[in-house]
Parts: sequence; C-alpha cells; structure tokens
Amino acid sequence: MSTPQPTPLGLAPSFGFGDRIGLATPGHIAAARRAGGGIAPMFAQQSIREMTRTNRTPPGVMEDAMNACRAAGWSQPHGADADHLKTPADVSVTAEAGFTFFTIDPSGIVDQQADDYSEARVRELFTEAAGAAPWVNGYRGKTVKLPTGSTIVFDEPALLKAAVKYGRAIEAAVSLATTIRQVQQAAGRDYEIELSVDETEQPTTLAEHYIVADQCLQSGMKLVSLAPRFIGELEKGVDYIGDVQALETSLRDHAAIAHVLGPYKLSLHSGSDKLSMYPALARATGGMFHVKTAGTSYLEALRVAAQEEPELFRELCVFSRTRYDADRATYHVHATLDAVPPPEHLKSDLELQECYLGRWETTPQGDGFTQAGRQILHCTFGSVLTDKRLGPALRACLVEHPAVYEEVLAVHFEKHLSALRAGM
Ligand SMILES: O=C(O)[C@@H](O)[C@@H](O)[C@H](O)C(=O)CO
Repeated sequence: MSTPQPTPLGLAPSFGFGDRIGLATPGHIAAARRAGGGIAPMFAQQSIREMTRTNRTPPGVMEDAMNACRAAGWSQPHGADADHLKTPADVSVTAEAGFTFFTIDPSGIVDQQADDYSEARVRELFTEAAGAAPWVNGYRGKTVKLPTGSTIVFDEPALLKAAVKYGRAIEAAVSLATTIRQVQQAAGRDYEIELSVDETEQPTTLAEHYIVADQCLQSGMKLVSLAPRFIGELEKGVDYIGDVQALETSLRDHAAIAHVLGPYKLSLHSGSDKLSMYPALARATGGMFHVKTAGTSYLEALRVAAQEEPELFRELCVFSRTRYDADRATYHVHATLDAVPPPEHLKSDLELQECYLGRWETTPQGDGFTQAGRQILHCTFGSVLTDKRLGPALRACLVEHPAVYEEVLAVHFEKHLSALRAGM
C-alpha cells in the first residue's frame, strides 16, 4: 500500500515526532511499529522557530518526512504539524507545503506579567484591554462545576486578569484561525487547529483555559487540541519536574473543561522525555491527548555521534557551550554552564556521553537524565546544524550510520509510546 498524504487526525490520541535534521523519520516509524499502534503519529512537525534556526523550509521538512515514509512503506494515517504559527505568512508557507495540523501560538501577545500585577494595576490596564475582551460581562458572576467536582468561579479579579492577560491574544488567535480556514477552503484542503498557550511563565488557570477555549470555539475555530501551561516545570530536554499526583489532579480538571466545551485534546508541548507524567496524561484525558516532541530526536542524533565518532561529539559539546547563553533565550530551561563539567575535564568518552546526554534509566519513567548537559545540547541545535563544519559533519555521521540512528530512536520512542499506553 502507498503512503497517504498527511491528514487531520481528529480526536485520536496522537504523538508528534519533531525532526530538526530531516533524518529521524525512519527511527520514528520503527518506534511506532514496535509500539503497536493506537497512537497516531505526526512525522512532519516543525515550528517556524525551528526552521528559522536550522535554515529549513516547510516543503523541505515535508519532503524529508514523506520520503522516509514512502521508503519504509508507511501506509497508516499520519498528521503534519505546522508548529508555533504567529502570522498569516507562517500559515501560507506551511499550508502550501501540505501541513494539516496548524498550531496557533499567540504567546507573544499574551501579557506575561499579568500574573504579577496588583488588582489595582489590573483594573488600570483593563480600561485599555476591555475593547479586546467584550466577553467579560458574559462570564461575570458565573460559576462552572466540572465533572471532577472542581468549580470555576468567574469572579471580578479572575475576569479582569484574564482580559488583560489573554484579551488581545484571543483576538489574534481567532484572526489567524480565520486565515487558516480561508486558505484551506480556497485550496479544498481539510485541516485542524491547535491553540498553544503553554509558553507562559505561570500555569494556565482553569478560568483562563475555559475563557480562551470558549471564545475560540464560539468564533468557529476548528479546535482539535489545546496546550495550556500545566503546573510544574516542563523544561526542554528533561523529564517532568514537579508533583505528578498533583499534576494528574490538575490534568483531570483541564481535561474536564476540554470535554465540556469541546471535546478537544489536551496537548503536551516540550513532551520530550517527560515519561514520568505520560501515564497521568493518558489517564486524565481518557486518551484524548497530543504529545509534541522534537529536541529529544536531536539529542539522540548526538548520541550516534558520541557512540560512532566520539571526537566529533566532544567538539559538539565544546561548541554548544559557547552558544548556550544566547540560544537558550526562547526556551524554558534552568541549566547553567557551570552545572556540568566542561568536556576537557571529562577525559573518558563514555563519561562525556553520560554527563551531556545522560544514561537512560532501566524503567520507562527514566529520571536519570543529566539535566544540565541535555539542556545545553538541546537549545543549541540551530547553532550546531547551521555551523559550516559541524552541521555537515553531524549529518555525515548520521548518513554513515543510519541503522544506528534508527535503532536509538526506535528504542527511545518505544519507551515514550509505551509510557503513554500504560495510561490508556
Ligand atoms: O523547539 C521548538 O520550537 C518546537 O519543537 C517546540 O517548541 C515544540 O512546540 C514542542 O513543544 C516540542 O517539544
């Protein structure tokens, strides 16, 4: 059977295999096959931010994924995620390339300081924000009792803060969704939308989630998935940091909102390596989840270099340290350079690999990653891949050892998918 074009996956449990280099899809397919189905894959997934950093294009990302799918004889439904879209131009180039899952990211317009303002300051700012939030009166004094037993109270402070924090962001998201609808309808192509508000400093409250989703749905947005900022720390390249039991309780409340208003899926961004929370996510959502990963496939590419060309890996670690403080700017990470020994202090190649990539614990909920080393390598992917010597050298290493890259990815992502299935 031939490989189908990407298609909307609807409410099926789904998993995004972001590939920043363009050589990871064979390993992603191997993992999906070993895990035994039940979770629909998105092999083509890149954000505009990633493609800018790696000098790749939407058509190139799509071509790399589709070529690998055809070569592997992939014949099942699969999606394609145009990730973190902010402008109509982002929509045009990704829609034209055949993406079908459009992730709208209004985080640049969200007032990130809103959670720190005093009530007086919020009232002051609301006078300017009110125009973008005509919906405030519609919620005033309302309460919503969720099937979980939690109650959302739309009191004045919550409403005014939501208006200040998300008013303009909701407007921008609705506008971009309209562009997506117009572009796809004109081309006669189906599509689905995710709204990503995960990249905020503070967790998304239940009231904020309810208002943002309700307003987007009332606008006619084809919302299939929403990514709130969950409680705890969901940092790049490392496992979940926080109380997983408390997280599961919170996930149940967010999932209840998605069920009452939608239904739509809850989406986990920065999903790489968060295996300790995967069963909770699957349980709390009743399987109505999307998990998005990308950095971990890049880190596993570095693992191939560590195993097959240790001198190259050592050079990549040294170079990445010089770029980390600049490249970390748009990512949620805590690592600092002094948190991990410089490579010159780690004479053994194995010690260097374990220190910068971590050892996989024996259990799927591996928590033995070396957090700082992984975050330094994770955030500097763009600098490495566009470096005139190191980028081609890493690609050449992967091209020379395709079976090794495929196997490390298959093992790595089978554990990811098995941890999700443990909660289904
Ligand atoms: O790094 C990026 O720009 C994206 O891959 C991520 O932000 C993506 O949305 C994600 O959460 C994958 O971990």
